[in-house]
Amino acid sequence: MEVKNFDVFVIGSGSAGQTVAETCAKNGLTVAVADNRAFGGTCANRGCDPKKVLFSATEAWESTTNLNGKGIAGVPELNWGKLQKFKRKFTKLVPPGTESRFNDLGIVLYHQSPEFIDEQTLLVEGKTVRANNIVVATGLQPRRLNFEGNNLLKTSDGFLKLKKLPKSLVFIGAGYIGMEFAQMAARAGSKVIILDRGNRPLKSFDTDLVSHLTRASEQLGIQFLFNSEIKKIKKLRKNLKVSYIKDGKEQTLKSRSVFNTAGRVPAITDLNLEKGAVAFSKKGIKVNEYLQSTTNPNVYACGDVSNFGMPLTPLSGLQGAIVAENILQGNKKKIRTPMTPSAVFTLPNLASVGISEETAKRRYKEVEVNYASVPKWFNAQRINARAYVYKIISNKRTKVIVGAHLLSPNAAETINLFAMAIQTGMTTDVLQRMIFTYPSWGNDIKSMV
Ligand SMILES: Cc1cc2nc3c(=O)[nH]c(=O)nc-3n(C[C@H](O)[C@H](O)[C@H](O)COP(=O)(O)OP(=O)(O)OC[C@H]3O[C@@H](n4cnc5c(N)ncnc54)[C@H](O)[C@@H]3O)c2cc1C
Ligand SMILES: NC(=O)c1ccc[n+]([C@@H]2O[C@H](COP(=O)([O-])OP(=O)(O)OC[C@H]3O[C@@H](n4cnc5c(N)ncnc54)[C@H](O)[C@@H]3O)[C@@H](O)[C@H]2O)c1
Repeated sequence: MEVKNFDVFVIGSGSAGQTVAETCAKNGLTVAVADNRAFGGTCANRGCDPKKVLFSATEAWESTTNLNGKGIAGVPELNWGKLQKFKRKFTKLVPPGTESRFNDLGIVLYHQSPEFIDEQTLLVEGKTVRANNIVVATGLQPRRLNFEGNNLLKTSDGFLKLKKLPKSLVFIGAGYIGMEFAQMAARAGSKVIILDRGNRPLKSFDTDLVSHLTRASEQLGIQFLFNSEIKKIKKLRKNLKVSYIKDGKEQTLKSRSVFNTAGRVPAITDLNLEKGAVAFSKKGIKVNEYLQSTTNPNVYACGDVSNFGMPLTPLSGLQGAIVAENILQGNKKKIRTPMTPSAVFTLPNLASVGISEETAKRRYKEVEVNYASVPKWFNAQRINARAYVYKIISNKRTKVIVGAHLLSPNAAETINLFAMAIQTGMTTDVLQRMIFTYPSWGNDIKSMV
């Protein structure tokens, strides 16, 4: 059988895979990319970008609703159908745009999952393909939940495509996706319940700020069921009947749709990694600091599917760039992750960078924690926002800022200023002497330190 040879074979066409493929092709290597779904990856097709388009409308709804009677007359109506149409304007361009960029660079495309047949060989679309470097960049997929009726569950893909918003929805999992989608659905008029097996949402974020966000979400009408374990789902005529265990007792609720937002796991099931001698764990493909497989030097892994770092788009792009450089120059570039801010696109936004209060107290002798709820500050008052909270952490001896945690309508943007401050080792004194525009959210950060 004919065997095709490539310098680089990339599996997955998201931020990580694209970066590797394009950089290697531009530098003269022969490259192929395989994806078993629409080209362009999660973020652009069914993640961050379409989510942010839907979010923008709910954000506009929130601003105008908050100013109802204060210069704005009436509460606007969110038209979900039209909003979805607007979102498709963005998403429909992604697969053809990605494929055409790849074609222009002479990259060969495959539209199926390859599987390893040995350490350097793959089987894809019935063909045998050998590559000097195989790059796994397949991202994450929803965690499978095992209970009776789990086939009735929808995932984030389904939510982002909903033509009509159901009257009632349940989200299983109060993480990033559950919280963001629940708020959007509630603002668009649905009755929303979030069920989580833990005792609070968003476990990687500051407990104090999360309790303010939980309260704000409850004021929006969202009901939380914590310490709850789902048991089964049954289809009724119009609704789904959800049975769950809370406080040791079985309870039930009815809802039109139930979404699995209980976390995402490495997308590696179809790859036959064992045949390729590629080691992996629950966290993803095991890589060294060059992002090379710890067990097969022909293989690199980057982006969400590697066991390195947080699953966020900017980090996937960064990892893709490092893999490309290591393929082109021989392993020279070690992964060093810069200060990484993260934001949950709820309203108010929850955003964080640097270390938590608990970590700071373990790491430094004396810690300054500036924690306050300031809905009376001008920026919150002028848009009639109810919640504005911050917690800024610095080393008391050196005054260097080490952590920033914000809950505000603009926190996803403001946190970037703190990312710069922490990355460059800025002290609270230096930050206070900066001049920022006024009246702006950015200027408020001087008062936080
Ligand atoms: C709903 C949602 C919202 C998000 N919002 C944000 C946000 O606001 N900000 C942020 O930073 N991050 C966000 N993320 C995370 C972000 O989307 C990911 O971190 C990012 O897409 C990872 O890029 P990647 O290239 O590693 O993987 P992906 O973009 O997931 O790309 C992997 C590609 O591999 C393909 N693939 C998978 N298995 C196979 C296989 N067996 N064979 C061939 N191809 C395969 C997939 O089809 C996909 O195209 C969000 C994620 C979701 C799900
Ligand atoms: N704004 C953003 O940057 C953004 C947005 C969406 C997703 N993401 C990325 O995608 C990743 C996945 O997000 P996610 O929201 O799917 O996961 P997550 O890990 O943030 O949250 C999962 C939640 O589900 C709960 N859970 C797990 N199993 C459960 C069960 N059986 N029953 C009830 N609850 C259960 C967990 O306790 C947790 O609260 C995130 O870690 C993040 O990196 C980022």
